[in-house]
Amino acid sequence: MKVHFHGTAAFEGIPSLFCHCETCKQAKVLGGKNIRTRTSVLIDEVLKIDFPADTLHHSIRDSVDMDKVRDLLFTHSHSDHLYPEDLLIRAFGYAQFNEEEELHLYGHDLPIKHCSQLLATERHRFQFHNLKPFETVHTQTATITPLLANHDPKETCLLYLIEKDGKTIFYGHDSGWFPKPTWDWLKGKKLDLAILECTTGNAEQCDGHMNVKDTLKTRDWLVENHVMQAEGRIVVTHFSHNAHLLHEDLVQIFEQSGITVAYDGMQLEI
Ligand SMILES: Nc1ccn([C@@H]2O[C@H](COP(=O)(O)O)[C@@H](O)[C@H]2O)c(=O)n1
Repeated sequence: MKVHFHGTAAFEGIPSLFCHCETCKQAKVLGGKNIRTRTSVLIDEVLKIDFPADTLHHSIRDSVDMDKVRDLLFTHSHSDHLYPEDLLIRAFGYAQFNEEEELHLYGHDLPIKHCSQLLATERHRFQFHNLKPFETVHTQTATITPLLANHDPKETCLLYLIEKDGKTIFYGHDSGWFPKPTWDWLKGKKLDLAILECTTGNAEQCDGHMNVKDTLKTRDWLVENHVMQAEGRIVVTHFSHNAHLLHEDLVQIFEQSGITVAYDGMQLEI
């Protein structure tokens, strides 16, 4: 299975619009893996998680054929994860198509409501699917189970367990320490890859997100509960410029735990 990290930043991106913090200044000078756009991942070119406004940039930067994507999963409705206006680009009259295949959209009530309302007056090729936490769904490309995140009390934010071609991925941002039902549900599972977040770096305060301590504690929990082997593949993503950590700082923090720090454009095979 090919996992392609399109974007690896939190809401503001790095360097962030309007920001003159040292991290943003250094990221501009150093470039490369320090440049981070809003978080999204593409699996095997057909299953995409989240749809930020940076998707056009991702498709140009990495030569992604977005029309190959069959299933689009949303974690929640915040604008750095769902920019529904750009889905209009796939409606009739905007994109030119050779075929009539539908793109299936999956999320809880709010993202699906935003997308369906926006597209209601258009002729389009979308199908909408309302997900319920812990109810497994067979999509066109994978078997997915939405799990509860601890992120925004105003909506039901989701994490995902994704099973495809005999491999299992846990997709785990945006969330602070997971709600108990999610930990309970993960017990007994076997993961080939866990994608975790570390939005706030070394900050102590991290409501709705994880800091370095939480990310490492999550890794330990996964290993202690035999959900992952000690040498199992863990990738960390969704970084904020307000954590004030450049890519190499993050690599130093996580390399002794065997955790890979994602960067924009990174691809891995599991
Ligand atoms: N506990 C937190 C929460 C947020 N931030 C800042 O917000 C940005 C991301 O927020 P989202 O919840 O929209 O993903 C993040 O980049 C931080 O600047 C924070 O610092 N601490």
